[in-house]
Amino acid sequence: MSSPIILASASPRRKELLAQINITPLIHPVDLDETPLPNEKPLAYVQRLAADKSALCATILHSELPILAADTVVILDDSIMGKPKNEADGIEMLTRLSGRTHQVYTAISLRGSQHWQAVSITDVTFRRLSEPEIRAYWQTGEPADKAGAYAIQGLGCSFVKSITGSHSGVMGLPLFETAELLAKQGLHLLV
Ligand SMILES: Cc1cn([C@H]2C[C@H](O)[C@@H](COP(=O)(O)OP(=O)(O)OP(=O)(O)O)O2)c(=O)[nH]c1=O
Repeated sequence: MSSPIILASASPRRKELLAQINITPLIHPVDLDETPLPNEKPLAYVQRLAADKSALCATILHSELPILAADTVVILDDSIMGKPKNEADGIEMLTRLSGRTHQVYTAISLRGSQHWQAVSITDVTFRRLSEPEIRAYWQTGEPADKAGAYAIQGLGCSFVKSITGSHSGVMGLPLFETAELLAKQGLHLLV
């Protein structure tokens, strides 16, 4: 399927994941303020951001094509970890994740003939990480643009003892849920 949809995202992972299901979207990233609202719960936050990204893209483009957007956060003890602001922030995130189980929430929003949404929630358990290891991992550059300061698809996989849920969801676009929403819009992957 060539360009049947617009992907409102700058994430190379989301583009690669769509390629896995044979979709080559048009890419149109949008820039939003990602500050949580006062007392906003993680689930409400991630759904709001995905919906706002597709809505902003629709407002800018006025396109006939369906628009897909997503948002991914790491949740530990009810607190939201987005992308690290700097080295100290990234190191603190990885130190908190060490030896514990966290959740990765990815919300998706598809605006076509209607607005459809879905959320994928995955449990990820990290082994214990040493301080030198965390510092060396930060230096690789991999954590800088990833929620929770790690990439399951990269070197970060060596921290992951177990995962229950969606691997593609942790990477930023849950493909099972994405295929379901695309089918609702009449875009079937096979038949
Ligand atoms: C936990 C985890 C996150 N990530 C990435 C997915 C997302 O790109 C990023 C979370 O940031 P997001 O704000 O969800 O997305 P983004 O800023 O990268 O892209 P856009 O808003 O334009 O769509 O973290 C991984 O690649 N691997 C992982 O293991």
